Amino acid sequence: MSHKVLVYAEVRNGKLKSTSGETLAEARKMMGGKTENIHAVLLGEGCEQHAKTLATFGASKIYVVDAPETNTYQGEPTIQAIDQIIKKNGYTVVIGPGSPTGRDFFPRLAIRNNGAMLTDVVGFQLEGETIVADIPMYLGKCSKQAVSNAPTTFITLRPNVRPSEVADANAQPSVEKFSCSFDASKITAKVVEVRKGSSERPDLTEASIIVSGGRAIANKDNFKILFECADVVHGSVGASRAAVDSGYAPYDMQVGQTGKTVNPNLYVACGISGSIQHLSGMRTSKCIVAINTDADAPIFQKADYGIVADLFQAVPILTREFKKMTE
Ligand SMILES: Cc1cc2nc3c(=O)[nH]c(=O)nc-3n(C[C@H](O)[C@H](O)[C@H](O)COP(=O)(O)OP(=O)(O)OC[C@H]3O[C@@H](n4cnc5c(N)ncnc54)[C@H](O)[C@@H]3O)c2cc1C
Repeated sequence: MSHKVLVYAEVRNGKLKSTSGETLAEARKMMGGKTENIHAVLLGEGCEQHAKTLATFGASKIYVVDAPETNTYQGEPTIQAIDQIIKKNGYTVVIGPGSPTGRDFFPRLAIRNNGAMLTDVVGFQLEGETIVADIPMYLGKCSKQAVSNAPTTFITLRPNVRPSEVADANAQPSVEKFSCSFDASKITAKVVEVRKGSSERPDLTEASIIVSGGRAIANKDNFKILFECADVVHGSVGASRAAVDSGYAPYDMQVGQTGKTVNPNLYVACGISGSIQHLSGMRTSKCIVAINTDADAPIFQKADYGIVADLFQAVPILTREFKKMTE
């Protein structure tokens, strides 16, 4: 038996989420670089516009479910649509993002298919036909390997732990329009509204530059200097759990094991010591800059550039330099 893979490509507010490239890259790695048995599914009216991008990421066929029932995320219609595609085409592996959406519907989809569910996975590969997934445990201090030989395995890949890579920039999409028959009697819950967070800044999980503050920020108002710095470069602002627990920043800014996992091009850690729980949420950042008064702070072992300084002096200088670069 050789595996047949279906990737759920998440679209939100008409935009393709970056997790689509990540999940397709990991699927390609599992399939030894071969793409003929890697397909993807897009849901919602007008979603076909993203087919070309998915093709470049290595999806050799893209199902387009252009149905109004799936415009905003709705659990049951999403499950019904993907379930019908799986059953009609015999997929053995179904992969999606470990985003709030993926975490919501993948387990239910797995149950409906009597499949195995591997959640919060950071990587997976094949040993023979067996799927072997790496799953972090004990706050990232160690990881376990979970194996599945089930006829259908469902996997949610943690966002931002692996880069998305273009497989073929010139790939042309092969699109199959898929018409679903929705069973309205099973749709017992409906999402009526999705409220965006108050911030106009990019979502932390999608931001390419993040300036984060820790306990050393000392109060809510002092976060202002981080916002000023991030705004110059259209970045976002994150926080350590100590800063969140102290009430300096809201929980949706928390980076780390029990917060968000981020993967920006630049992560500036200001007054953050570098605990294992914080590092597990940002260690894949392409470039890490740490500002800390303590030259022995653990964050410096992970940082590409370290600045031993008071953040209240260093951050305004950084902001000024960013301004010069963008003027
Ligand atoms: C189950 C569990 C889950 C957790 N999940 C998370 C998580 O998701 N995210 C997370 O961040 N933490 C998490 N933690 C907490 C984590 O263990 C640390 O306590 C936390 O990350 C520390 O935050 P901090 O670095 O801001 O504070 P501290 O460790 O107190 O570090 C403050 C740093 O600021 C420096 N400093 C002081 N003054 C200045 C100044 N003026 N300028 C520059 N530097 C200065 C100090 O030298 C120090 O290094 C978790 C813990 C547990 C037990």
